[in-house]
Amino acid sequence: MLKIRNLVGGYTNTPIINGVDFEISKGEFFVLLGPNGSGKSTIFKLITGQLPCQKGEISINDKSLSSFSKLEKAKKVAVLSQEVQISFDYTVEEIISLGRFPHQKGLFKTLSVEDKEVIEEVMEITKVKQYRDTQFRMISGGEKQRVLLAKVLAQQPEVLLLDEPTNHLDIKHTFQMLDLLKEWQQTKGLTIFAILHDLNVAALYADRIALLHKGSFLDVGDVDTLRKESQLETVYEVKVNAQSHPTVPKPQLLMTPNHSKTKSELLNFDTSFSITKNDQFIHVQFESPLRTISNGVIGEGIQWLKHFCNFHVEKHYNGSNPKQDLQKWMEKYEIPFEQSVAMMTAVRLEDVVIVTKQIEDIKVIAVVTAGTGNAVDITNSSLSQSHEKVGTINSMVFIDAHFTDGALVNGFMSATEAKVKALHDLNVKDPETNTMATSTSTDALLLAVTQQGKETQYAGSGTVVGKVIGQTVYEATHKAVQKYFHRLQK
Ligand SMILES: Nc1ncnc2c1ncn2[C@@H]1O[C@H](COP(=O)(O)OP(=O)(O)OP(=O)(O)O)[C@@H](O)[C@H]1O
Repeated sequence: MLKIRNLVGGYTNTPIINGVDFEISKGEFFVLLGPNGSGKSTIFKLITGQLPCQKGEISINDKSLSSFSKLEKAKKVAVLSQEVQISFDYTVEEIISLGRFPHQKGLFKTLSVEDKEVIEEVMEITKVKQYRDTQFRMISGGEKQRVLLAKVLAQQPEVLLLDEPTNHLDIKHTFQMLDLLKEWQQTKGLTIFAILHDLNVAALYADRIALLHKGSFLDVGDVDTLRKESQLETVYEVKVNAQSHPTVPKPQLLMTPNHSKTKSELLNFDTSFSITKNDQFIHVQFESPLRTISNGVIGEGIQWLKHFCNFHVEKHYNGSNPKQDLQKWMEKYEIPFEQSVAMMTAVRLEDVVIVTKQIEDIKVIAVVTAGTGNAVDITNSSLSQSHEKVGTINSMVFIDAHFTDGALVNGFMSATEAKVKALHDLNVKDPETNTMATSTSTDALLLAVTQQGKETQYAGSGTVVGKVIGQTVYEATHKAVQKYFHRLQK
């Protein structure tokens, strides 16, 4: 559709753009990325004709752009650039109507019924109808941006060239504008070439991106190109961490600031937390957030969290929305649930077991409540739904170390293996099958790590840290299950 071959150009004899090649297919959303001064606007101006090309060829459907008449070009290509100057006192509707100019026929160009319909449609979708009779100069920067988008959409182009179209827009209007463009791309086959600054926004909307570095393309590809951290670090000179969006299968980038923790900010593990214990809840609170992995009802996944709670529920608790219940209870006790992991148990909280262990310089604390009324052999195929008994094992494991996310997963496995061993040694059985239990049906586990000291990449059973986790969790689980057995006998 839009083909750029060997584009060379700039402002003087020394070119800024040094031979750029790319092709955008019909209906594709292509985004140009690059740091300040890399040449994005210069490429844009060379394509739109604001700057003459020193070399190269720009064509649409294999026809050179320079061979199009001005009117023909305006029917094919619409441009929304940074440098729009509206000097007259036009109303919003008049500005948008200008977009219909290339489509108007006859000597005295007047708006046809079709023109008016298109203008109404674009005003509707860009949500500017309410300002239709307002002078353009009287509306805000963001509103102006939406009006100018309405104008280029009214042009009904095949190709849309956009230079930072979301400049001036707040988050809501940025997403609204890009959703709208995406919809036109998908329903009307609109081809889009856009300069965007925000890498994360680009990752969510672009079909392909090009990364511009000092006037040349360093890489072109789908949005997963943005997962190449070292490439981004070279271009932007910031530390980048590529992650995945939690609900959309697209990369998202996290930037790490250069400033690191000062010595005074380092946590003294032994004195950095407090534990509140009563009949209703156990609450472990740290001074600073810990890197946490958990399957808690609240605070699931991998996050940085400060509060770790285990709430007592009645034996027959069968809430339809445990998350909501927990939030309610936490609000009551003024524990911020957005910064917490929260689990629930019917086990008596006074039977909690806390075990601390240190091997070499790695310190681990395990806080475990246990009941085995719902003990299950995971290899047993029957799916019993009975939760009538007091029986769940909730484990909180705090570690003074520095784990990668992989080590967190390793540590989660190590803690689970240790729990299974404790159940085995205590001869806990699945009542349905009378075989060895591997867990209870509703166990919860969290691992929270201070992220201090040397980085640990593995925390499995073959490592010292894995062993400390294993031994601490084993001892705490073993004692907690024994306490549960003693209570049953009372
Ligand atoms: N009008 C101009 N005259 C001379 N040089 C210019 C002009 N405009 C830009 N340049 C130079 O061209 C280079 C590329 O600038 P350009 O505006 O294309 O970068 P950009 O990637 O769009 O940057 P930004 O993200 O800051 O908008 C820069 O070194 C800049 O100083």
